[in-house]
Amino acid sequence: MIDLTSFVIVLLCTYLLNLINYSIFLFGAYLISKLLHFSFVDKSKREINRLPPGPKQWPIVGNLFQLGQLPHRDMASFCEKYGPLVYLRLGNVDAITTNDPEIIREILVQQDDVFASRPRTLAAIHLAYGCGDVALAPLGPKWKRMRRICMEHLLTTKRLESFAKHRADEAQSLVKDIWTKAQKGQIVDLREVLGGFSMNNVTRMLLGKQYFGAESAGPQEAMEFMHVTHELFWLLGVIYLGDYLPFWRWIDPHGCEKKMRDVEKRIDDFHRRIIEEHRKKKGSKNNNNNNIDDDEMDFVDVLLSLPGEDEGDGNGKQHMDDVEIKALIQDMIAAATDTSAVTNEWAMAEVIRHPHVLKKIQEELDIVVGSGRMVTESDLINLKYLRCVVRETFRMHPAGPFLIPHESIRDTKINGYYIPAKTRVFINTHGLGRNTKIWDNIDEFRPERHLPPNGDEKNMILTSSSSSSNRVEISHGPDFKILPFSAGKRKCPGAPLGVKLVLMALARLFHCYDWNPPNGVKHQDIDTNEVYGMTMPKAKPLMAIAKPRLPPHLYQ
Ligand code: HEM
Repeated sequence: MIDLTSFVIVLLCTYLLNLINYSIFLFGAYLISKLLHFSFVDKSKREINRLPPGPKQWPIVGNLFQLGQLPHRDMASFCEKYGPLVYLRLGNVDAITTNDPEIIREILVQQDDVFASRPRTLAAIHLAYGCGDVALAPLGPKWKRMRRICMEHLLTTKRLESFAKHRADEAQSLVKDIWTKAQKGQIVDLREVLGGFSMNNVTRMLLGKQYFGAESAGPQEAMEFMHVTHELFWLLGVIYLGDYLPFWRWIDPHGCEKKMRDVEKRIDDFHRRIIEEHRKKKGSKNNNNNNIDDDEMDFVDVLLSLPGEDEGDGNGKQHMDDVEIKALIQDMIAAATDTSAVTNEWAMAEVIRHPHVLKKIQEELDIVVGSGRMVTESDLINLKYLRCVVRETFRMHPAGPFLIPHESIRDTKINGYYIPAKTRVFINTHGLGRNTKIWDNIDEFRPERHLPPNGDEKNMILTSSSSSSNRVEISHGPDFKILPFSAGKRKCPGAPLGVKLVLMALARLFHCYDWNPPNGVKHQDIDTNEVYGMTMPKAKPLMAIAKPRLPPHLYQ
């Protein structure tokens, strides 16, 4: 007989068992629904937000420590392994990289309005007046206005023409300087002379003075300028971990941010003095009722004379303010000098390594220019083989290995992959020039590969005039196989001047001199290792011996 207690216990147990079964059932159902959700709903969501492939990431640092001293080479090998578009997580920053012409076109042209911004890095904040310049400013009305000032007032064909005489003087000083060294049997440090040539051209145009050579501004000022610009270039090029790992800024073991603040102050003092000098000059000319002649105006004079603009807030300024002027000067110095000097050094290194290329360049120069005068700017368009040499130099040694990194302003898609807003974009121009899918024998320096498709090399050199059908363009073509000056909204506004500075220095040096490595060094032993930075110079300065090949009176 079942007593009441046992009955209650059985009842309770049955109830509990039912409850447990029910819970198990519920839990099971929950799991199944989760699983279904994961495999269908999340899968389709993940499909929609599928990032491009890329290497495995570590917690917190992501892929940061998979990048070494030459990040452009590491990123190119990721593209080799994972495909033309690679996703990287750099600390807390989303990033993509590519070395593929079609994807580059998609980013720079088709989706230009999404990708034409810049990341606000600490270097840009400290060294470009809080991103108040052109080159490092995020996309927006401020960038637009500063870029317009560059294009409409500083880098116009007319304004650049007004500096033609300065450029000719600098080209002659370059030749003369090397002549003096050659007479003494000295080895020429090409980094030094080419750096001086670019810097003098730029500072004469910007500031109205030069810092290298006999007629330079006082030695104290020249020395200070040189030091501070070297530090500026170095800091702009460095990959600072604080930009990717916020906690790094607390440690900052190399004192990078402190250096940035120090250089920021020294550069600002320098620019302040330059502006004061220009205001004084303007004041004294006005007092004597002498306006500065338009042809005599350097960029600072031009900027000081521009009217301010109403930015829609009703507080129209009478003039550009000093911070804007300083930011523009800063940009021009950083963007114009190193790029052309580094390109010239690479071109000289490759040509001296390949004596048969030097011979062909000189054959062309002897036909187009002859040996009775110096090269002038009007000859440059006709030096087709030399232009191929410059293109080949840009293929192998682009001045900006990642352009200047871009940033996306909103979520988008490329090739079906999801690219979140604020993704940093590393367009690998070094990898593009060595992409085996578009170039053969990538390590061979062969300018002939850039001849126009129907161009026969011999004929091309012999016909000195350059019709548009056989002209050799130095910027990118429709195929995007090289990209020296970029494309789209952010493309280099100084390209015409950059091309002049590069071609003029090279044409003069190859026309005036035969070049050989220092005694005991074989041509092919000239090293071609690079170091990474905002620009990508040769690791070691190029040293060479120059032997004059024109009548002596031309060098004076
Ligand atoms: C051989 C010489 C030069 C080369 C190879 C070169 C190359 C470049 C490259 C690759 C960029 C980045 C484009 C991008 O991020 O998409 C750039 C930007 C820029 N360059 Fe040049 N450049 C040269 C000379 C010059 C000169 C002579 C000037 C001015 C006097 C100049 C002014 C600028 C400026 C202001 C920018 C920033 C544009 C912007 O962000 O809107 N560059 N250049």
